[in-house]
Amino acid sequence: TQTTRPQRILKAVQKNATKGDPDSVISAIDHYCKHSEWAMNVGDEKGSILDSVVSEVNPSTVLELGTYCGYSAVRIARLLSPGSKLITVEFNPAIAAIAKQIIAYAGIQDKVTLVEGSSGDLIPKMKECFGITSFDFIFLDHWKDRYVPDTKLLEECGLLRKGTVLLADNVICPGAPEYLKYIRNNRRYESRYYPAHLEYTKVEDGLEKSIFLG
Ligand SMILES: Nc1ncnc2c1ncn2[C@@H]1O[C@H](/C=C/CNC(=O)c2cc([N+](=O)[O-])cc(O)c2O)[C@@H](O)[C@H]1O
Ligand SMILES: [Mg+2]
Repeated sequence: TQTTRPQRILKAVQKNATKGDPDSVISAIDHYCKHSEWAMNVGDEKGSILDSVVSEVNPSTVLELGTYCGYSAVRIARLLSPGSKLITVEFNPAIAAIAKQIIAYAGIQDKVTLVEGSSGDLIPKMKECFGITSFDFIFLDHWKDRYVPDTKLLEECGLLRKGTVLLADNVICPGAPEYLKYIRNNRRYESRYYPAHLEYTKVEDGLEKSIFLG
């Protein structure tokens, strides 16, 4: 019977990566998506920018919206200091099941809490469920039309603090025009665009980094 793309990505990790080695998991996924089939992981070029922003922020609490196969969860979690936590949100149970296995294969499951559900339902529960007062770093990579409503929800739920960094994938391709309009014209954010390319292609894309000013 036909496998799904996330299942094929997991198989590629189990075949080509070394258990407990997050860098080998990242390389195995990138190699598979470059040479076998494209998938919507942030990829190696934008992933390096993600790495540099995470390293600069050195966050204790991280929220990721849209886990997919866990590629960016592994990228982020491998850079976190001991005691830091990544909460990643994924509403598709079948995809979440794959992501959990890829995160575990990388050996960084102690730093990652994968929560199944939709961002709109889960963001208001972050404080009560996880004892989070605010997030230091947020990676937006879910449905692009959710970037604005979820950013507003994070504000309303008091989950942003002075200095919280938001990093949004795909602001050019597939594009998040409403998000760029919202965040760039908002005095409460200081934004900067990092040009790159859509994962595994030569198509223009980039990341928008925005610092909440309080
Ligand atoms: N509100 C929500 N709450 C929880 N989980 C949610 C969610 N909305 C979506 N998700 C999950 O996040 C992933 C979707 C990502 C959308 N990215 C994309 O559509 C995407 C597309 C291209 N592309 O087409 O080139 C390139 C990219 O880098 C992309 O991220 C899926 O696993 C989906 O189940
Ligand atoms: Mg993306």
